[in-house]
Amino acid sequence: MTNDQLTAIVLAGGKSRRMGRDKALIPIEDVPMLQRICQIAETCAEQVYIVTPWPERYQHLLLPKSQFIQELPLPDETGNESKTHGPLVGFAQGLTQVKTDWVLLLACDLPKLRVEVLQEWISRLQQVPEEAIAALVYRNNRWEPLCGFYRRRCLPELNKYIEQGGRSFQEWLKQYPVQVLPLVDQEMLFNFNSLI
Ligand SMILES: Nc1nc2c(ncn2[C@@H]2O[C@H](COP(=O)(O)OP(=O)(O)OP(=O)(O)O)[C@@H](O)[C@H]2O)c(=O)[nH]1
Ligand SMILES: [Mg+2]
Repeated sequence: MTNDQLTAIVLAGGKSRRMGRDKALIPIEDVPMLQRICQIAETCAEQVYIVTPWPERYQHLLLPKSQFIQELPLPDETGNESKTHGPLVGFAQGLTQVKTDWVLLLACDLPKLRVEVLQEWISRLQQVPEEAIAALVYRNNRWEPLCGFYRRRCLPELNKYIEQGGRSFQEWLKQYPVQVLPLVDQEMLFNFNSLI
C-alpha cells in the first residue's frame, strides 16, 4: 500500500484531566507530543488531519503536511452545547473528510510510538478480510482503538451509533469483525496520563 492510499487522523481534543495540562503540548525530547505524532503520521500517509476543538492552540507547531479539522460542538445529554465529546465523536468528524479506503487513527499521547511498527502493520492491510471494519491491537480484554486502522466505510454505522448516544469505542467495535494486529513491543502503546 502506498502513502496516498492511507489517510491519518490524529486526535487532540482531550481535557487532559489526569495529566493536568494539555498532553498534546508536552515536549518529549524537546518536541511537543502532537508535533511528534504528526511527524510519524506524515511518513505513513499523504494526508494527515488533526481533529481538535481548539486549532489555535497548536497553530505554532511545525506540521508541514497536516491539516486541522475543527471539531464542532454537539449538544450533550442535558441539551447544552459541549465542545468535546470524547475520541469516538472526534474520529467520526475526521472520518467525514477521508477519501481513502483505510485510515490510521492515532491519539496524540503515544510517546513511544514507532514508525517501523506502523509501516509493518500497513504492509498487512491489503490482506485484511473484507468483512473486518478495523485492524487493531487486542490486549487486556480490550481493543486499543487509538493506534490502529479503520475502513472509511464504517462511517455511516459509526454515525448511527453516535446519534443513539453511543460514545464507547469498545462497545461500538463489539458489533463487528475486527482484525487483530500483532504487538511485539508492549511499550509502544504506552500513553501517559500522569507524570512519569
Ligand atoms: N478530538 C478529540 N480528541 C479527544 C477527545 N477526547 C479525547 N481525545 C483524544 O483522545 C486521546 C486519548 O484520550 P485520553 O487519554 O482520555 O486523554 P484526555 O481525555 O485528554 O485525558 P483525561 O481527561 O485524563 O481522560 C488523546 O489523544 C486525546 O487528545 C475529544 O473530545 N475530541
Ligand atoms: Mg479521556
